[in-house]
Amino acid sequence: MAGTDETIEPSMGKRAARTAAKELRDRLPKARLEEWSIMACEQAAQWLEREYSDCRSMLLYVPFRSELNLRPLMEWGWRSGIAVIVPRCLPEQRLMALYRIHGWDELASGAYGIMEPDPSIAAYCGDAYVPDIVFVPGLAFDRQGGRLGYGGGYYDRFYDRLRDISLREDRMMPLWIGCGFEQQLVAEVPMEGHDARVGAILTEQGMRMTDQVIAFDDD
Ligand SMILES: Nc1nc2c(c(=O)[nH]1)N(C=O)[C@@H](CNc1ccc(C(=O)N[C@@H](CCC(=O)O)C(=O)O)cc1)CN2
Ligand SMILES: Nc1ncnc2c1ncn2[C@@H]1O[C@H](COP(=O)(O)OP(=O)(O)OP(=O)(O)O)[C@@H](O)[C@H]1O
Repeated sequence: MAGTDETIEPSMGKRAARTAAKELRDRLPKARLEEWSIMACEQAAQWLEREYSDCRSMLLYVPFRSELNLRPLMEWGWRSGIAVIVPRCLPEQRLMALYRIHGWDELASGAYGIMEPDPSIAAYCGDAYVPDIVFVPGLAFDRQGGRLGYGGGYYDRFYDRLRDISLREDRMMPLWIGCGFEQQLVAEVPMEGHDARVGAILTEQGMRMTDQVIAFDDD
């Protein structure tokens, strides 16, 4: 990001980093975002077909503001028979409940104005459900798997829950994939002890594995 003031440094507090990341995001060329989102979704679908053909379920966020739009990947999931799982925010507890959806008509406006599964229509997955893959939203990411979110701690808490279930049931943790535009990749985002790192990053340029090893002893 040479020539701009909106750099993100690990020494910054998260609050300052979020402000800078929002300024960076607001400079994204709006006219290109749909095209880049489609490219990213095509890349993700190709990667899944090639590298993870036994993937049975994926958790995807419904985009808000100028997030990378995963809707084309959801539609690909429906066509391919992969279960499309979408979270619903429980803001009082800052937790997410998971639902399987089969079409757009199962979504309704929810917390923060984000579209989320309508609990009267969509199928609740239960609180011990572990998807094979989780696509994670964020304001900024770094190549070491660092992620800066909106500050609700939703995905960090969700990660801890999945880790507990995975340990208990002796199964693999899902691959944790950060999603954003290439311009949201920065040198290093500030991280705290509770922050979960992503194992891969999806942008319009494709999927990149990060240096992060998803391990059970990383707390
Ligand atoms: N598409 C999508 N869904 C998601 C997330 C996300 O980042 N993207 N979240 C990821 O965790 C959770 C929602 N988290 C959110 C947390 C804060 C705000 C928000 O509007 N914050 C205010 C600032 C509030 C404050 O500073 O007190 C803002 O950004 O203006 C929105 C969503 C769950 N669902
Ligand atoms: N695993 C966790 N268990 C309990 N509290 C947590 C956990 N992770 C984060 N928190 C709390 O949630 C708040 C926000 O955390 P953080 O700044 O890391 O959010 P974020 O990763 O940016 O948000 P999000 O995941 O919602 O996008 C902090 O007060 C933090 O202490």
